[in-house]
Amino acid sequence: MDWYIPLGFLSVRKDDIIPPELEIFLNAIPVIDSLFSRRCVWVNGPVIVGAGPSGLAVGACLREQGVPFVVLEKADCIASLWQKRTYDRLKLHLPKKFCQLPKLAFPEDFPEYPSKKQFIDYLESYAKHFEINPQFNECVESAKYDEACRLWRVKTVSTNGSTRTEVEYICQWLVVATGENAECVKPEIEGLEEFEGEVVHACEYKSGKQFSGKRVLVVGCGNSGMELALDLCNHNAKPSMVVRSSVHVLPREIFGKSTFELAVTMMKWIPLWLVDKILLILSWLILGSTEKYGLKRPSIGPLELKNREGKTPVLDIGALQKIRSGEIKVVPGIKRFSGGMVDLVNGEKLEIDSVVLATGYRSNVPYWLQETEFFAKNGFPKTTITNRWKGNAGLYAVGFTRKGLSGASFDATRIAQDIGNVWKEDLKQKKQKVPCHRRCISQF
Ligand SMILES: Cc1cc2nc3c(=O)[nH]c(=O)nc-3n(C[C@H](O)[C@H](O)[C@H](O)COP(=O)(O)OP(=O)(O)OC[C@H]3O[C@@H](n4cnc5c(N)ncnc54)[C@H](O)[C@@H]3O)c2cc1C
Ligand SMILES: NC(=O)C1=CN([C@@H]2O[C@H](COP(=O)(O)OP(=O)(O)OC[C@H]3O[C@@H](n4cnc5c(N)ncnc54)[C@H](OP(=O)(O)O)[C@@H]3O)[C@@H](O)[C@H]2O)C=CC1
Ligand SMILES: O=C(O)C(=O)Cc1c[nH]c2ccccc12
Repeated sequence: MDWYIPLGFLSVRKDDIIPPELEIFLNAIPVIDSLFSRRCVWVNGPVIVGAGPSGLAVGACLREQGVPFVVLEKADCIASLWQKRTYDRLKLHLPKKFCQLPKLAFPEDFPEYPSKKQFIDYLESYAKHFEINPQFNECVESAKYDEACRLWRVKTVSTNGSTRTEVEYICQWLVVATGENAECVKPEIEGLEEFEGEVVHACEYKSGKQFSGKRVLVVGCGNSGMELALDLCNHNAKPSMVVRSSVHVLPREIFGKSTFELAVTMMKWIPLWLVDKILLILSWLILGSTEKYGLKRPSIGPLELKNREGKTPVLDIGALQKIRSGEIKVVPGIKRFSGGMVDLVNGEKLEIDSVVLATGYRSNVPYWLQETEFFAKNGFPKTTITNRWKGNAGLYAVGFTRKGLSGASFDATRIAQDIGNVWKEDLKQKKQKVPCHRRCISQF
């Protein structure tokens, strides 16, 4: 039922003093709401949507600023991408110093590339340390800025067995932390629906164990496709990997130093195009030509491509060796699936048992955020905006600059500072005012 109290005309703001006659009406809201099982909750501080690394990082930085907040998370745990939608053998592929969140470093005994379990343990202790207690199982279904009362109205749905509860949160600031990987991309390919074998997306893949002895078509050759093909090999499956266009494969390390770190260091001194040239020369010296194995390189360099299109270069952790040895077969684009076969664009036909779609992810922001000035149609902040962490009217985005966890940490620090400044200014003014009336609606 889409029914709600039209708060708009009331113009209720965080620090407004509510006249007694209005308070009578407002106090009736929970009663009316309970009839329709919708609660209305005033949040003193920002609402953060998503309890992944980005949402937690903002929470931690806000804690330091003394700003209260509410985190809404649709899953039943923090970092659901890492806990529920990644494979067992996953490790961070950038060195740990680029992946830790603000204000709390990784434990000293962590290896250079922490495992998924170590990363999750760190995030759990991070949430505990900063006393971040998200509202779990609450999916944000819509968020809209109410011009009349100059507040955000965030509607969530939570289901507990057969009980469905709707809540509306009202707040001054909205922090979008739902991530670049919120939805799996499952392309429509002719015949795939009728394919007889198992079809899973990378986000459902846990281990190659269940594919042992099987011929598996891995669709996509990003970091997921490469690492899953390697995992399949390690479990005695027979993977073929679809490379429909091009890919930059870089060694994870160059002369024992992280390639990523080397790139970051070089970028401080020389232009991006030159860093790209150097990376490609060094990669060629270490890996040799990748083109002869069917891995054509894009015409633009790896970092420029990441910046322009968000396409992450592959940081090789062993798949290339398996490609060289023929254990991973590289195949071109798919024409169609038919029965237990796949027809490729070069006319070749392959018999396969299973398909793993390593075809990437997308943002889910367009499905729930009713806003078009800051966010583009693809669910990322518009690239024309200078500070891609700050929109209008108290809207913020964290973790959408395609710079991985270090980008999220950067955004989180800026966002908390920005909100903290307004918060402190408000507090100062409040101290000069008469005390507030009791809040009209449930308050966090
Ligand atoms: C397999 C994989 C490996 C990666 N490895 C690295 C790496 O090594 N280094 C690196 O820097 N980056 C890496 N990344 C990039 C990745 O983006 C970050 O690691 C990180 O998870 C991003 O954090 P986030 O909080 O922005 O998004 P997420 O981790 O996706 O968290 C978003 C949260 O929002 C919740 N949510 C979504 N929609 C709603 C809604 N409507 N209502 C309520 N809650 C919602 C989700 O359930 C989720 O818990 C990797 C990505 C993938 C897919
Ligand atoms: N160890 C780690 O830390 C890991 C990190 N990651 C990160 O997660 C993010 C997502 O990576 P990933 O899941 O690989 O997604 P990507 O978006 O990087 O790659 C998707 C791949 O799927 C291909 N593809 C998409 N649609 C089709 C289609 N219809 N037919 C054939 N091929 C198709 C794309 O080809 P095309 O280029 O032609 O569009 C591309 O090769 C990245 O940022 C990555 O770095 C992922 C795994 C491990
Ligand atoms: O792992 C990812 O998806 C990242 O986004 C991390 C990242 C940010 N910039 C990069 C450049 C090269 C390789 C990985 C990354």
